[in-house]
Amino acid sequence: MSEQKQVKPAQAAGKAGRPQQQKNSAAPSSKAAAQGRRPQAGGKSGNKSRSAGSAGGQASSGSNRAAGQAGAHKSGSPRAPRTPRELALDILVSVAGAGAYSNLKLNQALQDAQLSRADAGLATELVYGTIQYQRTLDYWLGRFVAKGFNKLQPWVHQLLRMSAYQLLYLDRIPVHAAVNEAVAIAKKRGHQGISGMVNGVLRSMDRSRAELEPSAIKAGSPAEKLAILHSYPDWLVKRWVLAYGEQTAEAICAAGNDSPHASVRVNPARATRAEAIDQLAELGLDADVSPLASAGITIRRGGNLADTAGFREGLWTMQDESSMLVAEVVAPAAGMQVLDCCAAPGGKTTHLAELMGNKGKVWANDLHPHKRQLIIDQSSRLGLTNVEAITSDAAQLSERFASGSMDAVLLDAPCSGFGVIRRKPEIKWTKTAADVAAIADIQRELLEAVSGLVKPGGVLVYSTCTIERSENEEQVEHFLQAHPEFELDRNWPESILHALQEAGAIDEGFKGYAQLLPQHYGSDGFFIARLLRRA
Ligand SMILES: C[S@@+](CC[C@H](N)C(=O)[O-])C[C@H]1O[C@@H](n2cnc3c(N)ncnc32)[C@H](O)[C@@H]1O
Repeated sequence: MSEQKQVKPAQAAGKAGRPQQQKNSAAPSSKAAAQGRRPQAGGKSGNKSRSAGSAGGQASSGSNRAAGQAGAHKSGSPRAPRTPRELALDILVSVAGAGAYSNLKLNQALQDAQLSRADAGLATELVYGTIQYQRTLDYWLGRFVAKGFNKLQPWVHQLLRMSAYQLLYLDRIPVHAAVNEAVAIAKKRGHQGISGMVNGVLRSMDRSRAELEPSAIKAGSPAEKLAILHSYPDWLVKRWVLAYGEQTAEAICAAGNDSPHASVRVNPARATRAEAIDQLAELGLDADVSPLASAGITIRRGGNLADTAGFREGLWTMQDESSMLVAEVVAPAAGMQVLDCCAAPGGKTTHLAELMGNKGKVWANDLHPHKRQLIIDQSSRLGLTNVEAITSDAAQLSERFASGSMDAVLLDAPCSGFGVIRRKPEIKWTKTAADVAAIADIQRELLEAVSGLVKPGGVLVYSTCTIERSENEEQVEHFLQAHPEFELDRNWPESILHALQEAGAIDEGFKGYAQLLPQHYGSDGFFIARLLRRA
């Protein structure tokens, strides 16, 4: 049987594909393991999509070269890899070695390689799964790699991880296929000794799989055990245990390994949610109303949403459901002057503009000049003429706009991104505690700088896609201490309060800010605070 039949692409297989619960106890016991299936390559795009497609918001920064450059080809000259495993391996080497973004790299490589849909699905699965589970994979592989990983060439290490991922997490891939393909790649790129070692390690791992279970993990603390079991760095899990307690920290870890589902936001000027659902259903997509966002539609089984007439004609925008809450919390009225300080690629800008019925003005600012066009393109696709895209450091916006000139200011701040680990798993391995501290300093500076632009009686919304207290609650509390002219506002849309309560994200102690965790609705981890400038 061909591998394409073993690992079905998301569109065909729905929830099938990735760990249909473990033959093997080494795989994590999370919901992800039970139901996880990564989106088909090219399946979801736009805001922060972890899949490899390109569309609207996320549109390629384009500069990533094809995966053929990564890895060590015997010939020494780059060429397009032929199999999904070769392609995935090249991307893994490139992400680990050169710090490339997995989603951009994969997107570019898949475009270049022209794989079949099934093979593209397999390559996508291998890239995300291997990065996601690399610590757990290394923990078990360490038993069988006698010389340790440091002695291995990077591509051999990645090949072992990628193959171990298939053995331990992808039940639909026969062991012989995973091992034989790995050996073939090792022969092609290395020498007899390497392929023999790869064969030996993988076969030993397969024989010992019954021993690779959570109880066999030796860890010095509960946090370290969680970190090994769910594949995270110790320092991060320790922070989450401290901030949220052990149980919630484990749920965060498990949810971070889940595959995200797709979701779209309906443009009310072009369609009702029911009409959009009907159109998506006609395309064979499993679309349903979002339990979280009033304009949101979830798509559990989907194809390439960017390649639909509804997207091209501005009926919908790909956006995570948590992200959709932010503009709803801003709740701008038609005719207002609204400033979106960190706006690219324009997901929230366009939502604000839609909520304003295309009346008034949304100033959509971003630091990077090349991102301005993304905002313009999205606005134009959606028929929005009330957006003006500008380029500036948000810290300097007070040079452009008069103090107190805005009815509403949104600071969707750059952040550590720990709420979107499902989409960008390399975040786990690349961010450090020092990065969190540094980004918190920037957020503080930006919040300070843009708050003066809010008019008395106006609204300031601060949001991030992270779950770090120092970037979220502590940031807001610190700001309020220094700015008595602002106060938290609990006047949020009723539907959002209800959804947050249902999930346990807020309780009767709700003060005017909320932290949504990825396990609540299977959407991104997001923090939102609504502040009012006293009149
Ligand atoms: C979280 S993303 C914004 C996502 C966007 N709000 C959306 O919904 O599509 C943060 C953005 O902040 C921008 N950025 C980072 N530092 C900035 C600064 N000092 N001033 C303005 N923009 C900045 C980045 O280029 C990035 O596009």
